[in-house]
Amino acid sequence: MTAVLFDRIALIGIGLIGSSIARDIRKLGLAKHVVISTRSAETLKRAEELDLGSSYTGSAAEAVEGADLVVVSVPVGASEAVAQEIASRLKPGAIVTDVGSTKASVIAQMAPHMPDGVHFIPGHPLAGTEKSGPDAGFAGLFKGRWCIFTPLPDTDPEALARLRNFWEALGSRVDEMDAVHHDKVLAIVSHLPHIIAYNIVGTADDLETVTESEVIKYSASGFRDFTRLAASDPTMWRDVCLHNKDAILEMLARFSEDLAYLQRAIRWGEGDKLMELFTRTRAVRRSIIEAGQDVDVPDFGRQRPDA
Ligand SMILES: NC(=O)C1=CN([C@@H]2O[C@H](COP(=O)(O)OP(=O)(O)OC[C@H]3O[C@@H](n4cnc5c(N)ncnc54)[C@H](O)[C@@H]3O)[C@@H](O)[C@H]2O)C=CC1
Ligand SMILES: O=C(O)C(=O)Cc1ccc(O)cc1
Repeated sequence: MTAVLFDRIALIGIGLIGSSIARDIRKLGLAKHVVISTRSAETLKRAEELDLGSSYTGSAAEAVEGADLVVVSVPVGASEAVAQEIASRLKPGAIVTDVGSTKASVIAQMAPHMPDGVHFIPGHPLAGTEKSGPDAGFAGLFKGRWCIFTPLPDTDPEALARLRNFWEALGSRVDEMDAVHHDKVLAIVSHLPHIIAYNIVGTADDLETVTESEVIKYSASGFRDFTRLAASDPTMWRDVCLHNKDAILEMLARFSEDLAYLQRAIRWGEGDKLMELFTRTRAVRRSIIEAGQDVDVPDFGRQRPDA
């Protein structure tokens, strides 16, 4: 068992990510007391049934009282409301972090509300599945996955080291970068793939003759992979799109340009151009596998190592 890292941890939001963190804390004994808070009474009740924490409250403000670490795991669009609610009740010296998929917007929403003496360190674990809610989480989700911190310039190194220890105890590898850079990188590696998936599945659904039955009946693995991403939580992804607007639009513009190139090569029968692209992209996949980054999310999710 790993040592206790924080006496009291408050988890605000207990969906896929919050509940996975809760399961790891419990399994590894990382805290003496874990207080769980979430907006919906139904989700809070479910968290209690799953025995994810030590105590439960519908009030985020009440939850953070006396907490040494506060982890906010809510859709990014709810960040400011949570920051506003907890601000006056935070313990001096407490570390406040989040797990949001976009970072510049979360900082803009939360940082202005953080009192002096509280260490606000934005974070983003690059791990998840298309599922949501407290039942979808599992211990071990973060093992071998990156967690990116986007610390503000005046962040206390000691607080940063404590948070790094926490994520490393969960099995993550921690990296640091600035929030704008994070948002650009994530726009291409995560946000665009989800948007493309929502779009292709939406297009197929609009083709009525196909949707009669054939989309389901003949869905080959390529399309099925897209439907997994396109089944991701609508609220979460609406918020990601609205809160990483500039970087997503920039990447979408590049994507559309490259798609037009591909379209033209197909129209004019330019097989050499297709071969060049398809060969180059195969090498990208090989590099990912060689770097040990080919964690198979769907199977990993289904197997639920702690089930
Ligand atoms: N799902 C994924 O694969 C990943 C998600 N993230 C980020 O983690 C955060 C949480 O995502 P999930 O756990 O997947 O979502 P989820 O939908 O499973 O859980 C969200 C939780 O937030 C609570 N909540 C919603 N609105 C709220 C509000 N206004 N005030 C307080 N609580 C509220 C819900 O009751 C629920 O407990 C999001 O910011 C998302 O961008 C980060 C990495 C991976
Ligand atoms: O399910 C998948 O394939 C994911 O990509 C999960 C995911 C979703 C959002 C994030 O910010 C990080 C990871």
